[in-house]
Amino acid sequence: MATLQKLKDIEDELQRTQVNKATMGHICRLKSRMAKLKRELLLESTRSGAGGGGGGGEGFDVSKTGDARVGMVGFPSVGKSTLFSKLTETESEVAAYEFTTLTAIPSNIYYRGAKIQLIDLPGIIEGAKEGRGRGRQVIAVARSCNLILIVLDATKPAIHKRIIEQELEGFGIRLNKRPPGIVVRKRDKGGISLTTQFNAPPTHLDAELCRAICQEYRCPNAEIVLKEDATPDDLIDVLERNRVYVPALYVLNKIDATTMEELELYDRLENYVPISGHLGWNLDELLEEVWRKLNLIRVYTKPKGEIPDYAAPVVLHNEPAHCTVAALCRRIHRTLAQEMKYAWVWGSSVKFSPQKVGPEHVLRDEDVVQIVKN
Ligand SMILES: Nc1nc2c(ncn2[C@@H]2O[C@H](COP(=O)(O)OP(=O)(O)OP(=O)(O)O)[C@@H](O)[C@H]2O)c(=O)[nH]1
Ligand SMILES: [K+]
Ligand SMILES: [Mg+2]
Repeated sequence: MATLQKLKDIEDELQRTQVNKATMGHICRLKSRMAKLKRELLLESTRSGAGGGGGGGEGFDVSKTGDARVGMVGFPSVGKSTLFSKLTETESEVAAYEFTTLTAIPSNIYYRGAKIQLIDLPGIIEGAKEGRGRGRQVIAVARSCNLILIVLDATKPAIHKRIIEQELEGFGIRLNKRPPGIVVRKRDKGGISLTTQFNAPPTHLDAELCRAICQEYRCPNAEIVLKEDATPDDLIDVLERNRVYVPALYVLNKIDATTMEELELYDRLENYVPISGHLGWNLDELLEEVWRKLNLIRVYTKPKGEIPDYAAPVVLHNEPAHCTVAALCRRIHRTLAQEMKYAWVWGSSVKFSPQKVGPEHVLRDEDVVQIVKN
């Protein structure tokens, strides 16, 4: 575990280093080195398919099915399997002792015509990303999800939330964040230049700090463009390139076993859904929030002269590249996009219903589409 020791040494040095203008360059270099070591750890664990250090066993082999994938991450015995068994047709073993669930268990939620894959996972503990328990395998599955449910036990200390977040972040997962607005254009000469595209001087980065960080990435020449007031950590994320940006919901379970006063503390927090998996409390709201966070749209196809099948929507991700008419065609059949002449669309994405549109037209939730072929 040489990598782990190096990581620990740098963490200690960072702790000792005072933060001021004179030390910022050094701090940025240390942070870059930490990011690199964490990447090596990640590689070690995926290569061995397992825990590298502790844990052991195979990586979880779960194939992706359905329109989106949702994973449940949390400490042991917070009630993941109880909730999983309530939401899906699959029973996952529930027990009062920790580490009841030992592997990844997939099943489906059918919601608003979409098929959503839900994965029950073993509990993780602090140090999971360094190989304790099945942590790395769990986090590797979490990386592949369209949404992570961070399941918390309302009767346990609130600090658990932060520990789980740190485990996921240490593995390159960024929760409820967009990729930083930074463009790095590598070039052959000219050193590091920094320009900004927002109307204020940058407060976290300057050319000097960018140079220090880029040096760690063996990138002496680059044009860096800041589209927002980004931090050194943001720049490191961009240079690391292996970050995944995943939405997350904090599912506060076992609210049946806590007091109203305690619950009120959570009421104002963003992305929190209080539930009782055991008693089935508030699961409707949880599903609604899952749907909202997944950011999916339903599109109904309509054969000529027939009514659309409202029970069987095509579900698309609501991102510009994934919800066009062309993207819809590709989902229906491999060659349909080439064969399409134009499409008729009914619904909120068009001014007139129906309206004739081309392949680049962006669809909205509950649109009806009729594809006209050549
Ligand atoms: N009071 C209360 N207890 C619950 C609730 N949900 C689960 N439990 C209990 O919590 C214990 C652990 O539940 P599990 O569903 O096995 O928890 P888990 O997170 O899957 O646990 P591991 O697989 O071991 O990580 C069991 O005794 C459950 O009956 C709940 O909403 N309220
Ligand atoms: K358990
Ligand atoms: Mg379980």
